Amino acid sequence: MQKGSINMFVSDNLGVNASGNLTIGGVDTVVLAKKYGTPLYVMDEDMIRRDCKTFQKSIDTYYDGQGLVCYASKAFSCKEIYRVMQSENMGIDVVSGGELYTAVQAGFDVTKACFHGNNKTTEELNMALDYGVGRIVVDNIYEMEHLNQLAAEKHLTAPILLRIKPGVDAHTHNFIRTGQIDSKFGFALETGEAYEAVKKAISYPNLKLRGLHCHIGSQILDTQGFTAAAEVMMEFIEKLKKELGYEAEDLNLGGGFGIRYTEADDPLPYDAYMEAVAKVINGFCASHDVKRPFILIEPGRSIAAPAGITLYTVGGIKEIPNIRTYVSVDGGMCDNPRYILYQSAYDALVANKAGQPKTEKVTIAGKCCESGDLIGENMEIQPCEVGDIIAVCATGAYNYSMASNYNRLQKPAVVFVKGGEDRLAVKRESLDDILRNDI
Ligand SMILES: Cc1ncc(COP(=O)(O)O)c(C=O)c1O
Ligand SMILES: N[C@@H](CCCC[NH3+])C(=O)O
Repeated sequence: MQKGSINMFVSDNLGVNASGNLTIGGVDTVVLAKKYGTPLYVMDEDMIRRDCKTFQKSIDTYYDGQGLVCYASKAFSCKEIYRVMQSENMGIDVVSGGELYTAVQAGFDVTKACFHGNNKTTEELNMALDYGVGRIVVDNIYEMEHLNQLAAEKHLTAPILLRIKPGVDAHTHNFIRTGQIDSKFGFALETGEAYEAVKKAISYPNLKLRGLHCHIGSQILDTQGFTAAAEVMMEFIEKLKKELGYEAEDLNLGGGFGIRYTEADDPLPYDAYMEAVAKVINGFCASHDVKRPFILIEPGRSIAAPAGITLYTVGGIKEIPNIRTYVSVDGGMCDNPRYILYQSAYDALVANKAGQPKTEKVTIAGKCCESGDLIGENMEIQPCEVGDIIAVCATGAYNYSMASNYNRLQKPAVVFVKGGEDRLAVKRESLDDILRNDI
């Protein structure tokens, strides 16, 4: 890494301009901080669109276009992102009535949506049926029965996938692994539960089993888990065909593609994950009596995270001799809970000194009344002073979408940049927004 140069950035949409300020998608972040205030989320729409196209191209290349890329909108959800997804001909993954409603209100065609969740409420299942969601991903036997009943009441046939736990242990943080038998999501293969679930699903008159789904976890930096899951799922599809005469039309392989948060992460190009999995699927279909299913994938983090940054203003600096220096910013765990949840590492810099070398190591602290409210420890950064703007990189996923109002802090605004222009996508919450539901 050449410190103080463009090479220091974890995402290739970041740069330094003639004023020495950090840019995102060519837009000066210091100007954005002044214009919109801080904390501020900034999303690079050009990069989001580029990465959607990268995944779509892989589907075209390896599956002759017989597949659908569904953006996992839990990573970052607001009306504007669904509009972008609609215009890129993407599908989406939603996990709640809230995400579904937002997508519908944004004009998204939810026949291209997969609706997930291990405990969807009756209201949510009814919404999915009423809006015509294309694939409801059934998680458990109670939900299957319940959905069949709700669909019958509406004289509908609900299109479903079954969520399968393929028994694959992904190499990632314990809280974001989902493919192993000890997971709250889905039907286990090893125990025969998944097989019984398929038998049941095809017997219900008001359910149409379109196929199967699996998702092994998130922020996975190698192909091994993905290829193992693909193999296991294809074997299961073959078994179902042989033994039950049921042939799955869809195979949804989920998301989980890892990204670079810091220099320590070495992710593969997205196409490399896709190529490795396609080799397994295509190889299997060529050597077995199974037709290749329609392939769906659900990238969330890989589309949203690298495209986003968060801008903060430094309000105080506390040097504790021989211990550490705290740099306090005007946000924290309320807008980025990932450090307190997973001790996630981020790259940060002083946006108004982006061209200068990083010579300091600091702890960036949030403003919440919580000692663990940190953005990170031992973070390399330029020397900074009160009033400086700090940028934390690769925060486009699971930051805004996991933000809270703890301490009655207001959620920050979200700005999109595109073609060198900026626009507001989500307004900053006001103090009255905080009171909105108080009686
Ligand atoms: C079912 C499902 N699909 C897709 C995703 C998106 O994962 P990621 O953001 O890691 O791509 C998740 C989250 O882990 C998920 O639970
Ligand atoms: N929220 C997690 C990822 C969970 C993925 C959803 N199943 C994160 O911030 O990394």
